Amino acid sequence: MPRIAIIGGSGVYDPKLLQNVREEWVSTPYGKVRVKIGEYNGEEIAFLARHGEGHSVPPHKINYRANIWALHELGVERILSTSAVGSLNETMKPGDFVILDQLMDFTKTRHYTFYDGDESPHDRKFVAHVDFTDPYCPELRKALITAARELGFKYHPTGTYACMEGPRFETRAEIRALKILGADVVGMTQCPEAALARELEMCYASVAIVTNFAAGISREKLTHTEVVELMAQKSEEIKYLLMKSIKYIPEERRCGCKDALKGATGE
Ligand SMILES: O=P(O)(O)O[C@H]1O[C@H](CO)[C@@H](O)[C@H]1O
Ligand SMILES: Nc1nc2[nH]cnc2c(=O)[nH]1
Repeated sequence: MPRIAIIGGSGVYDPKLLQNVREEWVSTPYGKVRVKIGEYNGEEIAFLARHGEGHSVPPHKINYRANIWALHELGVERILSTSAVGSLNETMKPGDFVILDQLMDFTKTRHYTFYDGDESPHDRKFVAHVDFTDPYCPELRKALITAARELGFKYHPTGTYACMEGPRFETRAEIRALKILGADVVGMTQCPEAALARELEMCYASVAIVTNFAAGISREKLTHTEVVELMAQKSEEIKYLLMKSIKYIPEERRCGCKDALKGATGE
C-alpha cells in the first residue's frame, strides 16, 4: 500500500523515478481515477498525472476531489506535487524551484470540499471547517528544502502561490494586483488540491518550478509551449529532487495534518 504519492503537473506526466510500475483505476464517489503505482527505494509510491497522461485536462476541469479521494483510498498519507508557475518576484527566476509555504485562492468554479453535508456522495455527511493557516505540511516542506539544498539546485525555501482560475494567463493588471497582495508566483492548480488533501488529513506540499515571468513582467508573450519546454528541460532535476525528498520524509507523522479534522466538525 503506497504511503507516499506524487502528483505531476504540467510537464510531469510519467513516474520516471519508479520501477515495476502498474496501473490501477480507483473508483471514488466523484469518479474513477487512473493511478500508477511503482517502487522506489524499496517502497511503493503512487503517481498521478494531474492533467492526464496527454495533458488533456485543463486546470479548471481537473477532478481534484476524485484525485485526492483516490489517493486516500489507496492508503496514501503524504503527497508531493509539482506545479509550473509564473513569477512575480524578480528574485525567483525561470528555472528556480520554490518550496511553497502559502497560497491565495482566486479560483471561481471549482468544487472546494468533500464535506457537503447531506449532499455528500459518501458517508462523511458532516460539516467540517479545517484549519488552513499553513496550507503545506512542514515535514514535507523540510524534506523538499533539504533535498534541494543537498542537490545544489537554485531554490527558494518559501513562496506564496496565487491560484487563478485560468485557463487563460493573467492580465498585466491582475499581476500588478497580485504583487500588491504579496504573491510570489502564480498558477492554476494548487486550489483546491491542497485544501482537499488537508480535509482528508493527508500531508501535502508542492514544489513550484518557475517557467516564466508573469504577465506584464515578462517582455514576451506568455505561452503554454514555453511552460512545457522549460519543464522538459528541468525534468531530470525534478526527478532527482523528488527522489531525494522521499528519502527525507519521516516514517512517523508528527505534523498537524494528521489531526486536521479534530475540532473542525464542532464535535
Ligand atoms: O500547475 P500545473 O499543473 O503545473 O500547470 C500549470 O501549467 C499550466 C499553464 O501552462 C496551468 O495548468 C498551470 O497551473
Ligand atoms: N496562472 C499562471 N500559471 C502559470 N503556469 C506557468 N506560468 C504561469 C503563469 O504565468 N500564470
